[in-house]
Amino acid sequence: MDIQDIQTLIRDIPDFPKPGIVFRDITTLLKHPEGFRSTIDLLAQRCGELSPDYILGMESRGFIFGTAVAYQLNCGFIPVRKPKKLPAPVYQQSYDLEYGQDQLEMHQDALKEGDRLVVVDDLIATGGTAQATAKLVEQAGAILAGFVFVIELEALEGRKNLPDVPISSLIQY
Ligand SMILES: O=P(O)(O)OC[C@H]1O[C@H](OP(=O)(O)OP(=O)(O)O)[C@H](O)[C@@H]1O
Ligand SMILES: Nc1ncnc2[nH]cnc12
Repeated sequence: MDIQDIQTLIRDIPDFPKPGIVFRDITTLLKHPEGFRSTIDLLAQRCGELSPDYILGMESRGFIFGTAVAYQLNCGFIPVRKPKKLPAPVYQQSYDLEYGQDQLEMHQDALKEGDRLVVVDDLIATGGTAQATAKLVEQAGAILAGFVFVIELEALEGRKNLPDVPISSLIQY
């Protein structure tokens, strides 16, 4: 499937989780075998160009795409999680969402200085989640090679909040 076909599998839900937000629902894409496979193939191709040792994915939708990409590229996967889920010492970052506020954590020993990684998530809106993740990577002293998203909400200009590395999205709204 090409990107146009993949886009038809994403469902729009108006006024979720708050009035005025159009929620781009990827569950309808995930349940479509060919659509899901093609999405992972495209993400993996873009990530592979950045030669990562690791894929980083953010809880929870970032885990769905990030782990599949890591498997395909034979990379390790590092989970960035919501608060109080990780058992060993963590780095922490607070951030604002399109519809709220939250915190992200990553194990302090997940990455070492010089490790090269790509961040994968389903969607960039304000960029708050991805920006917080970049700060966690910076805390660890690792090399952030780039970001690859399935969906980008261009009107929110999230990429303006990210460091100066390659940023790629398959589908733009
Ligand atoms: O660019 P931003 O404004 O930060 O928004 C994008 C983030 O919002 C969603 O996650 P959410 O926090 O809703 O969590 P979920 O993956 O557990 O649904 C989405 O999966 C991204 O991670
Ligand atoms: N509009 C949106 N649709 C789906 N996930 C989101 N995460 C942040 N904004 C979103």
